[in-house]
Amino acid sequence: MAFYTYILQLQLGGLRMARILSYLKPYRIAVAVALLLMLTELVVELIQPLLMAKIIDKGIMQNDLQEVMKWGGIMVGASFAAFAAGVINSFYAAHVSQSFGFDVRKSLYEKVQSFSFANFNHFPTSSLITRMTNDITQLQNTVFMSLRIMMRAPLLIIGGLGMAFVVNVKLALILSVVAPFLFLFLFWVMGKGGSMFKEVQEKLDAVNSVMQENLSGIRLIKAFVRRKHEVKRFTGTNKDLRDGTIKALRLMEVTMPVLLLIMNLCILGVLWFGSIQVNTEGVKVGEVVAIVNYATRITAAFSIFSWIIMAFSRARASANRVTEVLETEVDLADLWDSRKDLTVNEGKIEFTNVSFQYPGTAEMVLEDISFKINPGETVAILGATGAGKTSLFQLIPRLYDVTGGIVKIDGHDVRKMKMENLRRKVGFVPQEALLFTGSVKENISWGKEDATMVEITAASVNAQIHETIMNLPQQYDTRVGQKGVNLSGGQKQRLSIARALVRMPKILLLDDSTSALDMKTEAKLLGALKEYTCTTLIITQKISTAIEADRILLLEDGKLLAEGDHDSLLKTSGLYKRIFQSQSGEENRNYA
Ligand SMILES: Nc1ncnc2c1ncn2[C@@H]1O[C@H](COP(=O)(O)OP(=O)(O)OP(=O)(O)O)[C@@H](O)[C@H]1O
Repeated sequence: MAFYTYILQLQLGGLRMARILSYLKPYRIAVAVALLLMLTELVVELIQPLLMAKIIDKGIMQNDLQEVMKWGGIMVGASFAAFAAGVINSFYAAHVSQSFGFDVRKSLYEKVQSFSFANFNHFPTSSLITRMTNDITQLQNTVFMSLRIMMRAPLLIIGGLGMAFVVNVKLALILSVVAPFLFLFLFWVMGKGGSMFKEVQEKLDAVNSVMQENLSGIRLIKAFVRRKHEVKRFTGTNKDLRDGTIKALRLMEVTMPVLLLIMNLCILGVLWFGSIQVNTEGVKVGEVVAIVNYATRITAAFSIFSWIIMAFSRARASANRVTEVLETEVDLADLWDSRKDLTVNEGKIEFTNVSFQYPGTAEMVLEDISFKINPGETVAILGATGAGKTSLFQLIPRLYDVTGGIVKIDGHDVRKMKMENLRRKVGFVPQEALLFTGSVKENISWGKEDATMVEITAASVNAQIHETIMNLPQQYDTRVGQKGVNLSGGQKQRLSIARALVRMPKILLLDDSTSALDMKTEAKLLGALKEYTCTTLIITQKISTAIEADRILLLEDGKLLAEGDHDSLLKTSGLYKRIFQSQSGEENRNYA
């Protein structure tokens, strides 16, 4: 097993691969059995020409049928043993490679689940999908192939050379001069192929990325009649992938003919010298036949080896891409002290001189923000688009860490709280209502796994979606299509509010989540929220929503411009007054 992983490591490019190969550890017994069976096949393959030489020299040349039968019988028996070993080996190789793939995929998935938003910025979704599917499949295939034939091919070459020496030293020398050069040539090809296949996988990422954007934006593409443009964009990346793959394969394709040419010249040499030796030095014909047979088998082994090299070049690129994800440090590490199991009990929020910029960007999106929100208070955050409202929200459940200052919940720095404890008590309704494939009930109970039907119904009633659900064909069991395609924007918003309410949060964050609701439904919803003993923050661009809140925070260009209730802001903030006037004017016009 250790030898096997060592060989694989060498092939896959050094110790860095140890991490990926450690996934084979639980299957070491199966790996050992597979290797043993592979060696059985190899031994049979190596003694076949020797047996053939015996049949010729001891049987056919001496006209002794009994000898032919004896050696022929041994040959058939050995072939059956090799056949059985091959079948069982395939079974073990499939079991090990599939289990290995399953484990790596699981680890990768778990790692990605722990990623912060900043980590996601580094790895685009499409690239993560390629890594989790195509790259792991490449590795899986390589493990399978390596258990079936990887060691067989090089061992067959070395063993074949050894056996040739046993048969006839002079003729074997011809083979042994050529073989090392071919080995070196193949390792050179592997080195070159590795970087080419890395590019191929990156091009595959690009194809997946365009396809993903395309499929999720298909309605928009149709509405804007952008089909031709999108087809052109896709064709461009697809062509890149094709050209890159052809370039990489071309290197591999010339490898095989070069190998065959050299080996065939070698066989010609053996035949030529062999015929001279038969005539002058009394070498037996069977010996020459055996050497030619070994040379043919070595040639076949070299051809297989060149294919293996190609697969390894590809797998090496994939292994690097997979380990890159596995070795990524999650930058939102838990700093909590396990002795102090801090959690959210009241829902008091406190920002002190908070500034924030997105990782990897230069611009501050929040600057020196300070405010306090008492438990149970409802606060509206009002501001123009791009003012930093969503960014501010994301700091509360610690989706990002502050750049400066401190965010406290119930008096504790969020960075010192166990992330899970913090997020469990926060109901977050994002700007874009995202639903999952499944029933309405499942989508709501996604917020609380063990939610009872009573809790689900209560959350739906308060989110003003219960009546709508009851009018659906199978009520709570109605299936929601992918991303909620069969629901209206407002229905999706209310379902995601119900999903947040069902967990009875201590802090409720609504990010423009009522934008698609009419004023009457919105007023009812805001009224129902008063039933909950939680601190509620509502991002909105509508004054009518803000008026309902206990307090309003007015944000502009990442700064907290003013704070107070509707009446006081009308007196103290010129901007607030202007927004109010413009919106009430609009509403008057709309409702005139
Ligand atoms: N992931 C991100 N990476 C880098 N910059 C970002 C990211 N998300 C938002 N920004 C930038 O941060 C600034 C504030 O964005 P934010 O989404 O907080 O505004 P907002 O007030 O919620 O706007 P809207 O009302 O349109 O949702 C914007 O200038 C935006 O370009």
